[in-house]
Amino acid sequence: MTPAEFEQALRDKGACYHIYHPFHRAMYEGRASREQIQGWVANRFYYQSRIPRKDAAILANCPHPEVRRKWLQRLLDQDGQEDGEGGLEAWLQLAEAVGLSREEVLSEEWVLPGVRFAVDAYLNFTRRAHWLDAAGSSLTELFAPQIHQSRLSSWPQHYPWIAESGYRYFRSRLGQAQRDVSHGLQLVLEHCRTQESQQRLLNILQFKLDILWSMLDAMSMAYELGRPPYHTVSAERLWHRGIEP
Ligand SMILES: O=C(O)c1cc(C(=O)O)c2c(n1)C(=O)C(=O)c1cc(C(=O)O)[nH]c1-2
Repeated sequence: MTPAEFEQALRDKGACYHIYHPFHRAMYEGRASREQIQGWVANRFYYQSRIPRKDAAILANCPHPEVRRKWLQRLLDQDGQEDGEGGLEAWLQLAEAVGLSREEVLSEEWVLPGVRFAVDAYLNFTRRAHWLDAAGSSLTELFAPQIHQSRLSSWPQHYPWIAESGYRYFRSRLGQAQRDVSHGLQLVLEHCRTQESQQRLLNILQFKLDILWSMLDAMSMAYELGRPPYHTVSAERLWHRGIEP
């Protein structure tokens, strides 16, 4: 494929983006309960918290200073320059805006095993993969501005109980995601010139789409169907809290 055709093939993968998952649809169509929104926010914090760690893994594996210099910005976007700044802090403010405490989100007690396994698969992939493959896996961000905008456009009207301070994260990502995407796209369009490398990258993008979709499948089971893990034996959150090395 020419670079333009390859870019189009990558963009076509947007058909599988999690914006089309029924759990997401329910959220922006105003059909989500308070507990469903809280569950999503608390579980998604686990994804957010692993983003700077996967970007650090990409930096660690990348031998090119000019790529690292630009990629570094992603870490700072999430971690901020100081305490109280950055995307992770903004997500914690979203958590508070939907009625969760920081402590319960940080404790990861809400994080469903299926969500944890999906997110861990992403982080572990980026640790082991060639830096370009790992960088390519971030390209679901091609489709992210639309999803952040869909929340900004619909949530305030459907969920007036969510405090306005919660929306800062989505707003800040609109511009940041565009910038990340133009850098990520430039890298893959420059380096993937053969059919084999292009197909490989399309498969990697599908892997990442699978991760995002699978996270929402786990949340659907728990918060839509009322079938969280072990529901047949206990109403408590019995699942493990993660095993850090
Ligand atoms: O809210 C979303 O639906 C959504 C999706 C994605 C994505 O497509 O991976 C990211 C984000 N948000 C996001 O906020 C973010 O910082 C981010 C970084 C990355 C990445 O893979 O490097 N994806 C995403």
